[in-house]
Amino acid sequence: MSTIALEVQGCSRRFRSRKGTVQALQDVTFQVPEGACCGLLGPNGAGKSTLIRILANVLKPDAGRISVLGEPLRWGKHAYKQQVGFMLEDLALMERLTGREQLELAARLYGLSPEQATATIEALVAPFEVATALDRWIETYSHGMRRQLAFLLALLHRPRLLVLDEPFEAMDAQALEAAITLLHAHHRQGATLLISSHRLDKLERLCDHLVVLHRGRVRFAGSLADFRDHLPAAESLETAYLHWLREG
Ligand SMILES: Nc1ncnc2c1ncn2[C@@H]1O[C@H](COP(=O)(O)OP(=O)(O)OP(=O)(O)O)[C@@H](O)[C@H]1O
Repeated sequence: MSTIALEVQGCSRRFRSRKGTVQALQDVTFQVPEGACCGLLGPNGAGKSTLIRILANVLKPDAGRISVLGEPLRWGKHAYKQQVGFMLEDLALMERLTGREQLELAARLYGLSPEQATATIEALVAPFEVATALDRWIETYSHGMRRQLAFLLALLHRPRLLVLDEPFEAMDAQALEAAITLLHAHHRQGATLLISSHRLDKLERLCDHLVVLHRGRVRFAGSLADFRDHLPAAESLETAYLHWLREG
């Protein structure tokens, strides 16, 4: 019997503003098996970032139960922090640190020794352009470099569960290939991945499971093979997804 790395049950979240109420998530239920690489898809505004912020415990759901690596998620508690890595929409980088200082600080928080930290950082950053700027303040980084750094911060401690919100956004071609190689390797080592992205060509190379959100609701959750079975004629995930959206 396979274990479940991530279980979301009946999760809902609404936002209120002066202009009215938005139901960002409505009764969202799905599971991600341990060792899966799961793509999180959905049109703009579908609720992907809201869901990921809830999983990261930075946003409280109105309702629902979530279990992460077998532990119930409790608001404000981070029992599984060492085992999970997040890249959120809000990168929350420390502008007046250098990239290296930020990576070293994270490594210390995750319990890596200074020697482990140095070796891990050198190896991780090498294929990325941000390697050339590691000793500059983060506030001087380009948009793409900031995203590279945030991506590497999520992976630094080799988490058992890695959750990434739009990791490929603003990455150049070289960084994209390096990121995919790293994610493949991490997945092969047994990690579970949940990746939200509009880059379906990239997700197709990585994922074996999919969760599709639409207007806050789960419209599909299961294996990539099952998703494709609905649309056997489609050549790519992108074509299958577009067909599937059109067919409602
Ligand atoms: N703080 C907020 N206040 C009000 N509405 C919000 C807030 N955060 C998100 N929303 C709304 O919740 C809905 C879901 O937003 P969310 O950012 O989760 O979507 P998404 O799937 O990540 O979209 P995208 O692909 O465009 O990034 C949207 O209608 C959005 O406008």
